Amino acid sequence: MDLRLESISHRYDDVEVLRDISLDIPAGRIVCIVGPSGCGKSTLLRFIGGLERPTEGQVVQIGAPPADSINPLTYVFQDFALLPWRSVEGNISLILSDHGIRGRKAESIIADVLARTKLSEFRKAWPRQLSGGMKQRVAIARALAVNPAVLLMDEPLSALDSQTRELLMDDLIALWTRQPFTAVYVTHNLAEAVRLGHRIVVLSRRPGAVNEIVEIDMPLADRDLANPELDAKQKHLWHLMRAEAEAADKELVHD
Ligand SMILES: Nc1ncnc2c1ncn2[C@@H]1O[C@H](COP(=O)(O)OP(=O)(O)OP(=O)(O)O)[C@@H](O)[C@H]1O
Repeated sequence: MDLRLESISHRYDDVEVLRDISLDIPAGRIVCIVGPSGCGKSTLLRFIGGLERPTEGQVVQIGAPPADSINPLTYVFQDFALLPWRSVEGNISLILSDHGIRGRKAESIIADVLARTKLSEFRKAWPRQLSGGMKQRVAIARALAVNPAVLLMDEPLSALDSQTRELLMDDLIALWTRQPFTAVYVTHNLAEAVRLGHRIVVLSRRPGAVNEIVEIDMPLADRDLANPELDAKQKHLWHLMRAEAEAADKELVHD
């Protein structure tokens, strides 16, 4: 299933947040959205997930989600959002049982997503026993369990230290390489965008409008840290963002 954003504009009362955003999100690709603080990235993600509706424009689904998709548009949040009183498998089984999936079928889904996220041996662990990186792996496993058509990831690595972020990025790349998924990935971090994004959408400061769309054709598995091509892409993104970020910074100070 592809998604198409058609001329999305939005205002909250007298604050114009987004202006005329049109964008294609093709199946099997990771689309990153970057832009200065407050430019409307999370708002756009909420529109894509159907949690809110824009003042103008629409999000169109093209094609059907996978037949066995339990929740076609599934979020992964920065703060993991795990239930502390349920074990790793309990966090995943809850979502499945909410959708009427129990017993053997649930067992096999849980075993599959835990293996894909390298969590099989942590199945019985409690969230409090896990590091931040492991918690986010559980949140990703839980999102994969519902076989989403599109993963909606809002700054999923921002709460983690830089080494853990690197490890999680490697894991996301391995996960995607084994079985490509579709994702919209909101981030402040340009290094993450060039490692993970097939398409990087640079928004201007509020009202967020598409400033430029940067495509990166290099296979995810080849994108190592020291790659000069990625470095050049990252510098280009920073060049686009710098003036906007400075202006946004001043706006917030004077708000
Ligand atoms: N429910 C709401 N009601 C009113 N204003 C809102 C609401 N949600 C967001 N805003 C405003 O809309 C603007 C965009 O917010 P949003 O969180 O989408 O930006 P963002 O780019 O994700 O920011 P950040 O990078 O800091 O997370 C901000 O000025 C914010 O204060």
